[in-house]
Amino acid sequence: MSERSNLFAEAELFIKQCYAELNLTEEAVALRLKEIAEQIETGGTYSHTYDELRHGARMAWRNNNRCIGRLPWDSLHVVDKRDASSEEEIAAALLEHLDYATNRGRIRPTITILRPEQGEWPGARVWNEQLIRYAGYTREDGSRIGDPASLEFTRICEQLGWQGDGTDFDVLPLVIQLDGRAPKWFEVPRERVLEVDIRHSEIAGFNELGLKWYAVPAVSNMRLEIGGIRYSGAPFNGWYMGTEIGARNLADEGRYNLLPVVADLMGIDRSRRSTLWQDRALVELNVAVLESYRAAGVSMVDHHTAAAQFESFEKREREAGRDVTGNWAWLIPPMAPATTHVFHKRYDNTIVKPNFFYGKKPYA
Ligand code: HEM
Ligand SMILES: N/C(=N/c1cccc(CO[C@@H]2CCNC2)c1)c1cccs1
Repeated sequence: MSERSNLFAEAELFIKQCYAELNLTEEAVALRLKEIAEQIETGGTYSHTYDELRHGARMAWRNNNRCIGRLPWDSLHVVDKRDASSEEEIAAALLEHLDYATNRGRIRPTITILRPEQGEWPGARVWNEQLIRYAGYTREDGSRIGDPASLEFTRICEQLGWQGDGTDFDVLPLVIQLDGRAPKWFEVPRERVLEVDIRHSEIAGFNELGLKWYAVPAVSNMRLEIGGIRYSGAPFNGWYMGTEIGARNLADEGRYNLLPVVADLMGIDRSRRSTLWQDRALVELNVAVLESYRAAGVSMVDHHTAAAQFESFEKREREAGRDVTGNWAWLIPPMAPATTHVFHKRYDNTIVKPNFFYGKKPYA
């Protein structure tokens, strides 16, 4: 199949499903497909209407097998920034996205869609993995500062001229690349980054650890594909599930590695694995995360509630006559997975489009 006929085939599949879900008529489908065929014929591609873009982005969320948070898929706020034509304009749009999504803690799931790829033209890319992330450094003596997951990207930012303060919680700059040109970096003003101090009311010494995390998880390194159009710049945010922070970001040995620290504060014997000191520290760290976000009025879901909501999503999809696809290994939470219904059932991991995909890293 030629690239153009393949593109039309993808477009046809999308338009038929999208228009059916929006209760549009067969005539509307036929008319739109004729228009798209002409656009592809003359220009090699086609462009989505706003309604197609909005519903396509919502379908992509609904289709992602790894996401446990899909119940509110139909309320995703979609911002069309396909006409942003400079790195500065895109940086401003991303900061606007953060402000709108943050909403003083009552987080609003949002996606900002930038110019798509067009044939060989790469479109707009955000080099960050997430709009907000902490920098990572290694000192000369090999000891670590900040988030080790950010070591490579922090070095890229420094090569581009950015300079961090060298703390455990430096917010990385936005790095934006347009049409394959050299990337440009932009500082994220700290006043636009809502953060939560992580505190525990009962463990002496815990609050003095000075732990915190940011409110809004916004993934910026995935490609949104709708009807054959590849939006390689389409940052999207939701709210956190507590375990992402408490059981991974702050807990993993290769991240902030805090389980030994918390266990020691709790006075738990760490000389034997069988004291389950890691498990006991894990629970208290996750309680601290959930309680801190709740006290701060910042949206967050615990993994039990998230699983229950996912079960509602499965039920609603069945009632809508759609099959739910899922990736079991990703859908089970990293803490107490067997306490959720997800653990005890199987999921069909078929990839359905529209969807989100990982592209190759724009650097490396
Ligand atoms: C509203 C609250 C949301 C919650 C609590 C949530 C929860 C999660 C969690 C826990 C993961 C696994 C992440 C990991 O283990 O690293 C995930 C994956 C994912 N979510 Fe959601 N999500 C939410 C909203 C969204 C939205 C708004 C989108 C897109 C519009 C989205 C798209 C995805 C995608 C594409 C993945 C897979 C990422 C990958 O492959 O690395 N989610 N979600
Ligand atoms: N809560 C979230 N968690 C994530 C969702 C998708 C991806 C990620 C980060 O994924 C990294 C790559 C694989 N694990 C860490 C985190 C959301 C981010 C954006 C919308 S909801």
